[in-house]
Amino acid sequence: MASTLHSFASAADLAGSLADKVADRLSAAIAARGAASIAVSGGSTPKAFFQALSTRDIAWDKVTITLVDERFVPADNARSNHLLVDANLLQNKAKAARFVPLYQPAASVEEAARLATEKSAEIGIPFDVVILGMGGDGHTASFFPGGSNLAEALDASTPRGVITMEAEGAGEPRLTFTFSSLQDAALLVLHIEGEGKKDVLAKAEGSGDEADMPIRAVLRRATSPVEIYWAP
Ligand SMILES: O=C(O)[C@H](O)[C@@H](O)[C@H](O)[C@H](O)COP(=O)(O)O
Repeated sequence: MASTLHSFASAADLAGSLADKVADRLSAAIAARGAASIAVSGGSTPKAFFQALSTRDIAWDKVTITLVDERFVPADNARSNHLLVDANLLQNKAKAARFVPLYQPAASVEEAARLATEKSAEIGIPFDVVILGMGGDGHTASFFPGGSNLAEALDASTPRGVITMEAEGAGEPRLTFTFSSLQDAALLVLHIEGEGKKDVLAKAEGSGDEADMPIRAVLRRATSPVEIYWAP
């Protein structure tokens, strides 16, 4: 599907504009069916956007927030994406939103993925908003090059849900929604910042295998248009 690049003079300008766009989309979903869902990424890039979105005046009590992926660590671990969302997005007006974590204590990461699939089954079919990030290796969500379940994760026929992923660049075992769960969001956003990430995007937009740069699956096969938000 096509992608559109939205470039901004600063990260602050991007954060405000993306927060407005997402708030409008969530409000439209609430107006249409009384509820809205958003799946966000972790990492370092989204903080300013989360903080801006948390102040937007929408019916947050009708919004369900979850993560596109999570490290298999408890919410009090510094590596937790839940902790990042708690500290930056579930604040201010957005405190009223419902949050569905991917991590929960379980005998194994596989069991945690099964539980997360169960708990998220009633949201995101499709998601109203998905915010993806991208690593320097071209991963997105936890679709890492060389990942243990990368083929399953990227296969459009894999049922919606959360699966596990282990990879050299991933650190802890990961829990990640599948490509099929994320690629048809009403608003599908790739949020990246810095010249380096722009170079990575340019390489990803070129020829090459999806397995080498998994963001290519989103850029090439997502059924929703990809809105790329970039600032220096
Ligand atoms: O759990 C994660 O790490 C994210 O979901 C991941 O996919 C992230 O979006 C990229 O790694 C970019 O991370 P930065 O924003 O820190 O560059």
